[in-house]
Amino acid sequence: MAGMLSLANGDSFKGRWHGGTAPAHGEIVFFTGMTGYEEVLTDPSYKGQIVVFSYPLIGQYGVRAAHVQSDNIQAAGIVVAELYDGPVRKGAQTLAQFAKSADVPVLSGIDTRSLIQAIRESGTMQARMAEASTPPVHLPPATNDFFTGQREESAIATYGEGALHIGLIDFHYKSSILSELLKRECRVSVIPHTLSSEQLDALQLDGLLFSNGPGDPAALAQWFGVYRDWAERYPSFGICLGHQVLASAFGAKTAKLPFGHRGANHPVVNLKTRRVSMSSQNHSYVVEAGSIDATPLTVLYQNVNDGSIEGLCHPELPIMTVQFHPEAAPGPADHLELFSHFLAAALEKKKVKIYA
Ligand SMILES: NC(=O)CC[C@H](N)C(=O)O
Repeated sequence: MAGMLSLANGDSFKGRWHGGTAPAHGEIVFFTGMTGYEEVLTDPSYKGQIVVFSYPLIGQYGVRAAHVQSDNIQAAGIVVAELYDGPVRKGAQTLAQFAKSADVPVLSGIDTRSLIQAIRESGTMQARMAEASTPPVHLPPATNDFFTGQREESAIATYGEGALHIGLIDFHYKSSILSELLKRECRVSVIPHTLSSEQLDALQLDGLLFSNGPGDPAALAQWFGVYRDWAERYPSFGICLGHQVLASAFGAKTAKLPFGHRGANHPVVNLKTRRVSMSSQNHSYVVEAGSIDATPLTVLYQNVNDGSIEGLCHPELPIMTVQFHPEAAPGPADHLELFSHFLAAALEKKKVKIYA
């Protein structure tokens, strides 16, 4: 069956429609890693986005439960050049089966190189995927605010039995962040981001990890004062949205990149050690460099390609944030050690400078 991808800039691409009972609308973004589609599609930070994979063949190794980052596909739609639909390893589903069970449409046969060039030129924009026979519609603006609507207060779930009790502040966290903490023998409580300070303090936590998450960090502005207070009182680590939120809580500003960073080989440099390492990334927003001077924070990591801020630390308090994903999933494991640095700070439980 023929399918069509229509972009807000007027471009359209014809391909093969693999199901999905309804058209998908969303912001179109591209991911440049050669592997990792299982992790990408289930990463809640991709909520509502149409994801284009630059690697030309996707689905080769199926989908295994061990790799998924949440309980479902979070992306609104999947665009590939070629969808592998042959046999996969025992215990795995094919990507087509996985997408079908989540009712997420897949479009294949797309010239993803031209499509990605169009996104690079026009920036991330609204897009629609539909069966070719579906009449075109005006593309409504998609939401970038996943937090200010009605949100039910979820219960605090606790995992693991270790001596260190870490609060994972949940902005729609990736499961690999939780598993990195559990591997290091922590007890982890997943905390609704709307929790009151009294409830948080009652948990007697040793540290806070501010999670990744979808959309615009500015949607959380009403909580910034609360998060600053928490970060000043607990050893804190922020990842991606958590980094943006903590930076904002200390007075920094965020801006949207034209087409974001999404891939598994983004080089970052640690400005203290001058060490360059490869990072896994998935974000549209960045902390504006010019806004750091107004905060007590200092820049620890910088993106080698475009100079954007990749990480911050506090000169006196045990607070560290990274724009990239130290848990990888997918991508290089160069930054796993940052979890140990954070836990060392939580162990110390002293407000001392620990991030060298
Ligand atoms: N992975 C994330 O946490 C993404 C953060 C934010 N939603 C952005 O796009 O910049």
